[in-house]
Amino acid sequence: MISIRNLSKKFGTKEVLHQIQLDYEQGKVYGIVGENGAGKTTFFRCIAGLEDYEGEISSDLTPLKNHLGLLLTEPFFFPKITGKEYLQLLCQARDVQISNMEDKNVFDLPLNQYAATYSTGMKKKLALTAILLQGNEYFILDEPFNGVDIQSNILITEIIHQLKALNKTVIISSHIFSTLSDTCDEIHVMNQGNLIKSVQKPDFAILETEIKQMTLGKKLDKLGLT
Ligand SMILES: Nc1ncnc2c1ncn2[C@@H]1O[C@H](COP(=O)(O)OP(=O)(O)OP(=O)(O)O)[C@@H](O)[C@H]1O
Repeated sequence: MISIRNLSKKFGTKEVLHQIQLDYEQGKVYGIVGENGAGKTTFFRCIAGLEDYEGEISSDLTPLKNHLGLLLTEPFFFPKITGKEYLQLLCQARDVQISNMEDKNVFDLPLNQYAATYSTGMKKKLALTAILLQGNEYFILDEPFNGVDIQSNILITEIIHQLKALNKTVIISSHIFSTLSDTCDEIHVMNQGNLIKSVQKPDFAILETEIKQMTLGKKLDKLGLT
């Protein structure tokens, strides 16, 4: 369980997260949707301890950051570190021994190549592999499906199902609704730093329709396409 109470975050004078209250339970997959700039990544960075914030974030397993794998939208890699070395480094950080890294290379990445020279999708898959090998209990995946090929999308969906079966907690952001409805038990809607809605699986179709209506509205009329 991760409990979030009165979480607020400011950059300078600008408040980007406002009084967020949320419980993430073990063995559940949670989604978060919201427009660009709504605050999703900042929210994730606060949970992962990468930002300071007001309020409280607590977890059953402490310290939270030692049990949490965060997949960033655009993972960063130092130059001159191969994919294999990156995986080894992250595993060592958690005292996890992996004897044959090649066997764990589910995304068939070129592990002897420098990670910084990987394509966008390959970087994401390497970062995801690393947090999976670490054996984390909590996973935050910021747009995991974006920029990776169809085969990997299918694999990532299956990995999320398996993490749930293993009683892990998974939190995912995505701008593609179907990826969330395929994987999540509950979806939260973030709007300008506020969590405005929490929707359970049976009501996902209603939420999708609402989002479509909110998004499209009369916006297409503005273009005056003929
Ligand atoms: N380091 C920073 N300094 C100042 N403002 C920031 C910083 N990081 C994010 N912001 C601002 O915080 C707000 C929320 O940004 P955030 O990246 O969390 O949104 P998001 O919901 O993840 O967006 P997207 O869907 O585009 O990834 C935005 O207005 C952004 O400009």
